[in-house]
Amino acid sequence: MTATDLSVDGVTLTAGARHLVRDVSLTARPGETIGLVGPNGSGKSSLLRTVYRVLRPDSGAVRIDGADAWSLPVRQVARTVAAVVQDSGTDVDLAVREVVAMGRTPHKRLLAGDTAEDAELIESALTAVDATHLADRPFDRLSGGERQRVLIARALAQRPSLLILDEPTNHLDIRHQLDVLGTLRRLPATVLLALHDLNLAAYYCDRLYVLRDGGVTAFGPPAQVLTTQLLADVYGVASEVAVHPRTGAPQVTFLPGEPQQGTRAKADHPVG
Ligand SMILES: Nc1ncnc2c1ncn2[C@@H]1O[C@H](COP(=O)(O)OP(=O)(O)OP(=O)(O)O)[C@@H](O)[C@H]1O
Repeated sequence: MTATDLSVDGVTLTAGARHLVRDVSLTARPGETIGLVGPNGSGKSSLLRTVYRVLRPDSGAVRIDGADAWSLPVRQVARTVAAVVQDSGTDVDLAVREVVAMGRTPHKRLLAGDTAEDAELIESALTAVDATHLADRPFDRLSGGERQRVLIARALAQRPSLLILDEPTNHLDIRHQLDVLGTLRRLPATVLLALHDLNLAAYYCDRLYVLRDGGVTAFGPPAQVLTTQLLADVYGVASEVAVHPRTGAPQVTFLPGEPQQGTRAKADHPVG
């Protein structure tokens, strides 16, 4: 598994008169884990869709190792990029192991069977998400969190060099949230993921991009980006941010009530 250099250059995406993504630029260097955070409707999923080639940007470019992602052959993209998106593939009539095996498809010739290497990658992907005990169960009868883990296993089995995940910890209990994010962090691949939990984002991501109204309002290492001021401004919440003495990562404590006056300035926070 190698890692991709991803660059999103001035991407704008519209639906009718509506701007879903506004002039967003973002970079993910090989092996980095990059978090997209921001309120509901701020454009995280829409931006991810332009990267894994579901929605073509109206302007700007998505580059994978310098090449325009939208001009690359479909098969090449399928081998390079894996995506775990929200509520995907929920009505397939397959056993869990077969769903995970689908991750190997882009690497195989038409109708070729699984090789010993495929079988090994499938088993290790199942192990990575604690789903070996589910392997023979019908996928469509799993719980929400079990399904989410299996879809992550399918993406891992693909051995992508760029992994895109939209809220991968959705439905997962805290043990599995920590395990999955730890696994993603250790992958040699470049990882771009949308996350709502700012403390998990702070701990597991190398850098964060904060979206608001479709645009990037701040980006940089979590310790620079996650400030009381930014959280008041972007989310309208009161908070305290401290460096955790054991992890060294910023830790946000949300406080009841409105942010204090003066902490809801409208300024952007491009820390870079
Ligand atoms: N196809 C579409 N047509 C029109 N508007 C859309 C379309 N898809 C998304 N939107 C709108 O674009 C905005 C951005 O949506 P998006 O799903 O990208 O946000 P998000 O940051 O992922 O939100 P969430 O945190 O709720 O998952 C929202 O206001 C949404 O209603």
